[in-house]
Amino acid sequence: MQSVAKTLFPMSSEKIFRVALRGDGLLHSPRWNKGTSFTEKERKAFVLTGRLPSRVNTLDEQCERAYAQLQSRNAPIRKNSFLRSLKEQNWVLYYSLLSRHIKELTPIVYTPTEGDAIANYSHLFRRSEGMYLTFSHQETMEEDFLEQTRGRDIDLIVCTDSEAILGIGDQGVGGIGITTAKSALYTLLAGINPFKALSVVLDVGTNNQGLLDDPLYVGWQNPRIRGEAYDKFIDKFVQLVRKYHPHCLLHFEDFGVTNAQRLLECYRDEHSVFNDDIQGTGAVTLAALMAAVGVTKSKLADQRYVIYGAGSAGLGITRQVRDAIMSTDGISREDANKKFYLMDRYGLIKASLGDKTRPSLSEFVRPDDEWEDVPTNDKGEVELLEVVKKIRPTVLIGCSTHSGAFTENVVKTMAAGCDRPIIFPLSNPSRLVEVDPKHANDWTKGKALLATGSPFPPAKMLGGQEYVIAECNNALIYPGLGFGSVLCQSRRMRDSMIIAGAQRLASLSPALKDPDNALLPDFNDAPEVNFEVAIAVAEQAFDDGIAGVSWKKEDTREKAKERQWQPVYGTYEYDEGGAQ
Ligand SMILES: NC(=O)C1=CN([C@@H]2O[C@H](COP(=O)(O)OP(=O)(O)OC[C@H]3O[C@@H](n4cnc5c(N)ncnc54)[C@H](O)[C@@H]3O)[C@@H](O)[C@H]2O)C=CC1
Ligand SMILES: CC(=O)C(=O)O
Ligand SMILES: [Mg+2]
Repeated sequence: MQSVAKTLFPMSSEKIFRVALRGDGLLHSPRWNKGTSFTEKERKAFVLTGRLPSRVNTLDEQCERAYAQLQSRNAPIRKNSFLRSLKEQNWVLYYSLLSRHIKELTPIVYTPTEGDAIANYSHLFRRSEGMYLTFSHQETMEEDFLEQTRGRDIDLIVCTDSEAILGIGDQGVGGIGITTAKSALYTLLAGINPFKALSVVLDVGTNNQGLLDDPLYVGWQNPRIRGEAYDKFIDKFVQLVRKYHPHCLLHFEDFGVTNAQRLLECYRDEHSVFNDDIQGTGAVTLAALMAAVGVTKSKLADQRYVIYGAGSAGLGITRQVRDAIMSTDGISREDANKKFYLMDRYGLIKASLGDKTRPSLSEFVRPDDEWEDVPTNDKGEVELLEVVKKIRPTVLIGCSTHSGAFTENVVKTMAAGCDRPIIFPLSNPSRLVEVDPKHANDWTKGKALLATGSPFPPAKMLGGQEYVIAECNNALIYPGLGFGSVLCQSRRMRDSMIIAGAQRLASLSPALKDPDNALLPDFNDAPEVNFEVAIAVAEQAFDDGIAGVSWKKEDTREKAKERQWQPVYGTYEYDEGGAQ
């Protein structure tokens, strides 16, 4: 994969840009600023000579300096704020630095550290980034939207209403941080032009009492709006997106469980919309499972699945895997549904729970008579250990935010029932993981096939060799899914495109060559992996007849390379009518 990386990120660009900004205006524009890398000629043309120290640096030198400055900060959250401020100053330098240290710095700008930054958003606040659309100001929504998008050809909008940020719940206006992080990864890992991307927080209030009581909270200090008023507000925003940017991908992130699936269903036939927690997580987990069943030399249809946490991610995974079982193993929907045992805060989801379960789970509700002989807790719920004892799952997936839910007893009981238990504790950030993968590895004597949502260090196998824990995070696939659909202008994100992306990702699993290797590619390879996913997605859109471009399917790879934004400096010429 190394050679592909070089093609993706060449160190210099011959591109010439006509730029209308000069002096401080240019130095304060993160899009155009080069800092000490402006050449002598550019310094004269753009009245920068007295505004910069005389030495001209290369991008390599700038990266070296920025990296050293970053290393002088010990705490991840301080590194996070340093990088945020670098992004506000100079996009090329920021993305170039990240692309040289992907595995080290992604956890700083994304999960887990971004979770802490979001939780402390109002206290760490220095400068706004992205678009804030507030329920109480909805009469100016169109103006506010146009103010930041006029003259911009937007490819991608990432939005959140902040109700279920990572695993840390309702974060009010701080949720803007997940949209900027997800958007940054689109650029870093798939080459989406940051000028063509927009991050939006839909501030509909918050039910987080800490934020409602905090005098420094910078969002709308009002309980969360629900019902018709909420739907109208969201719809007003979606219709603006459709009106002004009909080709762009609208990515929904970290919406609450009662809205996520509903909004996806509501808009997916009208526009290219994508819910990452449902579809991105479903796709990356499907890819990891395909790799795992490759190791155990079995089929997806042969497994018994326990999904612990039946929210957006849990249901997204269940549906994605169910659909794959139906299409690859030729099994009916009804029979495929029976392979899944979903659990939530009320224990196993079974018929007698009635209204406690959401209607969207109805296909997966277990019949009561199946569980008549099984002990329940004092609330009448069937707990995880009992489910594991009865059905002897081969796959256990956690997306519950319930830290430590996969206890030693649960894991050992599961391991007693199958040769290679497949255990994916996917909750983020790291502290919420259902089981530390090191423990799951030890308790199963190295037999477990593991993947987590945030990065974890390798575990030791019985023979003493390292077992690399796959990072089953949607960031390994969503940037490619999005870039693929933007590239071919599909105007819809079809299930077939997502499955094509998941299959491509699964085909890149290191475990295919060596069963003791990680189930998913290393995160250092995330740019190349997402590139491959994007190609698969765009090619599938051609096959489905929904690609909206004039070039041919055979040209997809070449067009993708041309389209990718690269973190390298071009050459600037001053032009009054140029870009700003
Ligand atoms: N690895 C990855 O790529 C991804 C990981 N996630 C993680 O998965 C977790 C859930 O995310 P979403 O599904 O988006 O949230 P969500 O809020 O839609 O779903 C969480 C579900 O877990 C249930 N739950 C809460 N406490 C529980 C308990 N003690 N026992 C069983 N179930 C419980 C909730 O009732 C809810 O149904 C989060 O930690 C999130 O960070 C989410 C998306 C992607
Ligand atoms: C990764 C992600 O989307 C989440 O944890 O919500
Ligand atoms: Mg998410």
